[in-house]
Amino acid sequence: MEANGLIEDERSSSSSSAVIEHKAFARIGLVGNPSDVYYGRTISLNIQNFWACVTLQPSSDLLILPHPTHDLVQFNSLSQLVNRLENEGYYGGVRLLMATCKVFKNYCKEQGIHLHNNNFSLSYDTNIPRQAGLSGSSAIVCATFSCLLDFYKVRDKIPVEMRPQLILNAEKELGIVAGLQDRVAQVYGGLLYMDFNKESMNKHGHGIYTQLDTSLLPPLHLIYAENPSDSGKVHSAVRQRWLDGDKFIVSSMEEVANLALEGKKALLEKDYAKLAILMNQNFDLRRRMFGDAALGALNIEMVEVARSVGAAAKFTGSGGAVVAFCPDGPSQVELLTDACKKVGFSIVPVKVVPSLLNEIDIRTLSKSANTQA
Ligand SMILES: Nc1ncnc2c1ncn2[C@@H]1O[C@H](COP(=O)(O)OP(=O)(O)O)[C@@H](O)[C@H]1O
Ligand SMILES: O=C(O)[C@H]1O[C@H](OP(=O)(O)O)[C@H](O)[C@@H](O)[C@@H]1O
Ligand SMILES: [Mg+2]
Repeated sequence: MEANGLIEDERSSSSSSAVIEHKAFARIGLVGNPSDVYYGRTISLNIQNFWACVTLQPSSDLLILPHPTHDLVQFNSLSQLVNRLENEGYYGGVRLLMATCKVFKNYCKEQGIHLHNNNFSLSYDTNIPRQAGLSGSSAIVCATFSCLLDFYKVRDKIPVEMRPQLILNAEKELGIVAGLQDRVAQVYGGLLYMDFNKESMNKHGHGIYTQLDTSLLPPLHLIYAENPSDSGKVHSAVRQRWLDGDKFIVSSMEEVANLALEGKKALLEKDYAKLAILMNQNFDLRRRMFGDAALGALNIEMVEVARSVGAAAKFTGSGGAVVAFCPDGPSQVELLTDACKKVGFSIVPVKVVPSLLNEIDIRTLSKSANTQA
């Protein structure tokens, strides 16, 4: 999978050629996550550094093809099998492809959207570090969803703002606790401010999504480590406390949501000193709510290494990767790079994906759900 020409591939892949291929990119929660799971607000960006790719090929039977490494079922030994399960869990991407097909079919049925009866095979590949809080799971779902939109030629019938919820429903179907920010960033591309206020969510089934100019962003860095963690598991205890009305969780989540509101202002004003403060506050609030055991020692260390050189740092998602910002510029980036290398963390400069919406997608957008800043 080559990084060059990615965006062109993504835009041209909806042609009527027999094989349909779609990419969906990793995302970084910049400020406000995980309040997206709780009627909050977030600012997120879609990044070119990593992506999942799904291929749909017309076929006589409907086939979901397991990935040769991510859905491993053949092992050298019992120890290899156990080692694999202990490090990566039982599941690969097959269940995500299947759940996407189910959610897509049921939604079309509910909406009276006609689907032809031809069959297809689906396969996937991904270079998004596994379960690293970079939305590897929803990238697979999102790319699958895009393939189905084009195979059935219904892109014009499913509004863009509804798609993130459908993509989320595929993971809910599997019992994974997750929020909308990943899917919004992956459907729209670019940099987005998202407001998931209860009124809009209940009334329309989606939030209000504002595409921000990606040039507002300062240079950012992504730090990650081989350390898969199950985002569903990380979230479930806090989610339960929130559902139970736990005052500390409810008010902390509101505080996190407010950081995104302030973050939008800071970005629009290019007030990066403020942005750095907000990113740090975001992580500190997450740490207080989730506790160190749930966050994981290695994940906390990634933030601490970044902070040791004065960079602002927070999780991109539920854990596994960190987004860092060096307010002092290139010399601080150098210090950060050295500090990461010393402890074995990977670090790369963030490359933002521009908006991914094509003309058909844009025509489906409703004014109330989308604004331009
Ligand atoms: N790289 C991957 N390859 C295959 N399946 C994956 C991958 N990453 C995630 N999944 C699937 O998605 C589920 C949820 O992953 P999640 O913990 O949300 O990771 P992420 O932070 O990458 O979104 C996993 O249990 C697994 O079934
Ligand atoms: O905790 C978070 O910030 C996010 O966790 C999940 O993303 P993941 O990439 O799987 O860690 C979740 O889906 C998001 O909605 C949360 O904001
Ligand atoms: Mg996920």
